[in-house]
Parts: sequence; structure tokens; C-alpha cells
Amino acid sequence: MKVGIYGQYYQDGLEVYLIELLTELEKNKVKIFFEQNYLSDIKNNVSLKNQYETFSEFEDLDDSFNLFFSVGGDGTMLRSILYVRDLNIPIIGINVGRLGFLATVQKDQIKKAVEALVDGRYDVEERSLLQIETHPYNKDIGTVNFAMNEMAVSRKNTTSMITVSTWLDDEYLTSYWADGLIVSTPTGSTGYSLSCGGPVITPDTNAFVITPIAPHNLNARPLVIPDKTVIKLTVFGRSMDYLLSLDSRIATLSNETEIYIKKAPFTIKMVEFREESFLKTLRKKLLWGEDKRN
Ligand SMILES: NC(=O)c1ccc[n+]([C@@H]2O[C@H](COP(=O)([O-])OP(=O)(O)OC[C@H]3O[C@@H](n4cnc5c(N)ncnc54)[C@H](O)[C@@H]3O)[C@@H](O)[C@H]2O)c1
Ligand SMILES: Nc1ncnc2c1ncn2[C@@H]1O[C@H](COP(=O)(O)OP(=O)(O)OP(=O)(O)O)[C@@H](O)[C@H]1O
Repeated sequence: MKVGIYGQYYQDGLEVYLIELLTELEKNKVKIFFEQNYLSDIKNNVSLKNQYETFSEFEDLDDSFNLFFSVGGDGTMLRSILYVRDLNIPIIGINVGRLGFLATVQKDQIKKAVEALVDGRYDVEERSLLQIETHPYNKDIGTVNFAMNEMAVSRKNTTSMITVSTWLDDEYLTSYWADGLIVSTPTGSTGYSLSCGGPVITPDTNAFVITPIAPHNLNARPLVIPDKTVIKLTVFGRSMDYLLSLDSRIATLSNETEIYIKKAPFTIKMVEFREESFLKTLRKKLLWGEDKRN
């Protein structure tokens, strides 16, 4: 078995959990590759018994990897997909962050999780992604033009609203007068879109949701659409440009740009333990189970 381990940085207090992860993997003869910067940061703080091979970008990985560990919070999970992309390597998140909606293994459950992984006692859940294309081409977005949570456009350097004109499969929908607009996947439906009044969508639903950010058209509501739809957006505002975000990444686009959004041709595979389903996570992390009357 061959695995990659990625984290954004080493943080005090993590040593015991990292050593536990490495010990459990090595006990089971798993070959470990670390993301290069993460390993350097760890080595500056912890003395490791063994030497490890490293990777530093997507091109260094291939489909011979069986698993990809993301050590951090949800933000780290979102960055992990930039390494894995379309390689179909299942990602598992060790939550040393805060909410950990996507990173579902708690740090005190590492031993149990590795045992289940080695025994194959887990499911792999496919998460759909969005892919965007801009006209004209934007070099900051380049080939990293996909998102697992959402794509959002929002105003930049102005307090004025932007107008986001929207077409679905070439049919005009509306022009939102708003702070911005989110196009979210089912995975992203519990992130930014939820904060703007969007619905929660279970991960296996073949849909996207279009959620306006603080729309001044008071009757504008989140719209759920089939994920085979091609969405076109153009943005107009008092400022010459606006922001486009893909998960945690951001670029600046100018007002003449056309954005085409569709389902990406690949999915991200997420490890799901049988006792940690999406519905359980909703109850635990979004506190749906906290009603005292239950
Ligand atoms: N007002 C908002 O709610 C808001 C604003 C900006 C970004 N975001 C979210 O943050 C993501 C980027 O993460 P970051 O770490 O760079 O930003 P961040 O540091 O601002 O953290 C965002 C928070 O959103 C949570 N989160 C992220 N994805 C989630 C998901 N799919 N389901 C439930 N919770 C989720 C994280 O746990 C974290 O607590 C974006 O993709 C977007 O969904 C939310
Ligand atoms: N590699 C790491 N080692 C230790 N702690 C980490 C690591 N990565 C993240 N953290 C902790 O988690 C916090 C959030 O991490 P990250 O940016 O991955 O997640 P997030 O998007 O904020 O989501 P969440 O709310 O789930 O933590 C950081 O502020 C830090 O305290």
C-alpha cells in the first residue's frame, strides 16, 4: 500500500498525532510519501526515525497511490484536491483544524481509522466538481480551473453592487443585483452557499445550486439545477473588475469576461467510514442533533 500525506504546516502539539499516524501506517508496511514543504516543516520541529520520499506537485503523483491523507481542516482538504485532481486517489481528512466538515477523522481516532483503511472497511464517495472556462483566458486560473465547493463572483474595490447576468444552457435566466453570486456543488452546499441561504444538498445528488450573495432583488432565491447544465455569467459593475473564487483560490477578472461553468469531467473520491456518514456529520457538525427535545 502506498499513501501521500499533505498538510499546510506543522503546528505545536501535533507531534503525538503525527507519530501515531506514521507508526500505525508503518506497522502495516505502508509506503509513505510526504508533501515536500510539509515534511521540511515537520523535520524542523520533530525528529523522525525514518526517511521519507516526497512529492511537491500534482505531476509527482500517479494512480499507484492508494490513499491521500490531508492533515488539517476543511481548507486543507480543499487544497488536497489540487494534488490529486483526476487521479482517483481516495482522500481522507485527519481533522486537526476546527470544524472539519470534510475532514472527518478526529485526531484521537487515527489508530482506529488506519486499521479500518488497511482492512478495507470504508466506502469511497464520489464528489462532483465544477469546471470553469473564461473568455478571454485568464492565466491566474490557468489549468487549475476546478472547484469542489463552489465558484463565486463578488465585488472588488467598491461598495456598489455588481450585476451578474446569468444564462442556463444558453437561455437567459436573470440579472442578479447583488454583492455576488455563488455556483455550488452538493459538497459546497454546506459552505459559503449555506451562509447565503442556500439549501443543503446531499453529496450524491446530481445538482448544482445558484445562490445570490445579498441580492437586492428581494424575490431572488437559491435555484437548484441539474448538474448537466452549462451556466454562463457576465458581470457588470462600477468597478472595472471583480473577484472570482474557486474554493480557497481567488483571481481578478475584468467586466467584459464571459464565464462558462459546467460539471468537471472527473470526480474526487472521498473516504467515508461506515460510522461517519454525511447525515451523521450534519447532526454532529451543523448541530442538527442538538435540539434538546430529541
Ligand atoms: N461566509 C461564508 O460562509 C464563507 C465565506 C467565504 C468562504 N467560505 C467557504 O470557505 C471555503 C474555503 O475555505 P478556507 O479554509 O479557505 O476559508 P476559511 O478559513 O474562511 O474557512 C471557511 C470555513 O468554512 C468551512 N467549510 C469549508 N468548506 C465546507 C464545506 N464543504 N462544508 C461545510 N463547511 C465548510 C470550514 O470548516 C471553515 O470553518 C470556501 O470554499 C467557502 O465554501 C465561506
Ligand atoms: N497541518 C496542520 N497542523 C496542525 N494544525 C493545523 C494544520 N492545518 C490546519 N491546522 C489548524 O486548523 C485550522 C484551520 O485549518 P484549515 O485552514 O485547513 O481549515 P479551515 O478551512 O479553517 O476549516 P476548519 O474550520 O475545518 O478548520 C488552522 O488555523 C490550524 O489551527
